[in-house]
Amino acid sequence: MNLHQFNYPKPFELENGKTLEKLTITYHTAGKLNEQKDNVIWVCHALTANSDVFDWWKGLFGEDDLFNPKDHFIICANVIGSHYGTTNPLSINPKTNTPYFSDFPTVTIKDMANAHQLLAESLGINQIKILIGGSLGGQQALEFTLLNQTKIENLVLLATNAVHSPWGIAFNETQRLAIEADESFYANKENRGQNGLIAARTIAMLSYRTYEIYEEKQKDLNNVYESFKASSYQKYQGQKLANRFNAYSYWLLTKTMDSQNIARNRACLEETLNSIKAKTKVIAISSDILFPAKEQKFIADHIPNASYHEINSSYGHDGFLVELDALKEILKDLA
Ligand SMILES: CC(=O)SCCNC(=O)CCNC(=O)[C@H](O)C(C)(C)COP(=O)(O)OP(=O)(O)OC[C@H]1O[C@@H](n2cnc3c(N)ncnc32)[C@H](O)[C@@H]1OP(=O)(O)O
Ligand SMILES: N[C@@H](CCO)C(=O)O
Repeated sequence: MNLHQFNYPKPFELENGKTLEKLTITYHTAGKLNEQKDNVIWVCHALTANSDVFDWWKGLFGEDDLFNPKDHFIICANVIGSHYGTTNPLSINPKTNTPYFSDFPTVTIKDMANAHQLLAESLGINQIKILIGGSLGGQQALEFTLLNQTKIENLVLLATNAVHSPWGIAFNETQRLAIEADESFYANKENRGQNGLIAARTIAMLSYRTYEIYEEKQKDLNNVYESFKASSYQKYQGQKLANRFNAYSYWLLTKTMDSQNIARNRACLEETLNSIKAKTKVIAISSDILFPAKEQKFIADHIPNASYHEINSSYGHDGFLVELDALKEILKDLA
């Protein structure tokens, strides 16, 4: 994919009334916009991914995959607040000439969608053939659709919700407490809060996976009484995230997820979903404990032109990233 940056020339106003003096959006594209401008696939990424969708969703997106650059103009933009190039807590605050760190303003899913709408306009895109996203990406895709500024033909929502649940908020708060318990986080310096971030990711893993998948992959032999596989796995996954992400972005983005409620300043949830015109596929992972299937069923029940699909998988929430055969089967008619 090709890497690009878009610099918005004006201050960017956030939902809470604050502004970002400068907004840079990092994004990847593959393929070309056709003459009719009707071949756009726009991907909204999840919590810690980047905009290179060929890297983290291969098998679904790639040169020879179902969604490929021969047939489509594929775009994925990094979200505000993320570690991967869009304006974020490590960016320089023009008012102080130092990085924002903990002073970065609260960002909502709607802010992310508004920013990506500006990018779409700058690229001359006013129609999207497929808008797709899972988890935090699905939350953005819903908000992007509800902005009603770009025509969305097909909307694909995976393992997501219309309003974040008390259970989901509790998981995220617990992770933020882990970060805050690392005193270095308050130093407001690069690479601080890393131990807290490691702990936060290990907590998150418990919400992304299931008892069954740990049984299948991390069970020890009978003669083991220490150095457990599951312990080593938790430490490995925590460190793996800390090697590629920062605690300030992670803390912020979990707050963004928590604030998701499409009914905020709109009618009720049901009416808001009912206003969506796009042909919609809502996909659930049967074993998802973080965004349970009933949340996706609710969305599908209230979007008029929606179908509901449940993937039978023991993988848990992250199944939306790995159950590729099942996803291809559900999505093949869109390609
Ligand atoms: C710059 C970037 O990389 S950004 C993009 C990357 N990240 C994203 O896009 C976010 C979305 N992706 C994800 O969350 C994940 O990658 C997923 C859900 C798709 C897959 O998760 P994974 O961690 O790859 O899979 P899984 O849970 O099976 O773990 C496998 C890893 O754990 C290691 N592992 C497995 N068991 C153990 C154990 N007992 N002890 C130590 N390590 C272990 C494996 O060696 C493997 O290591 P590797 O990732 O270095 O190859
Ligand atoms: N595991 C994925 C999805 C979380 O919803 C991520 O880290 O982005």
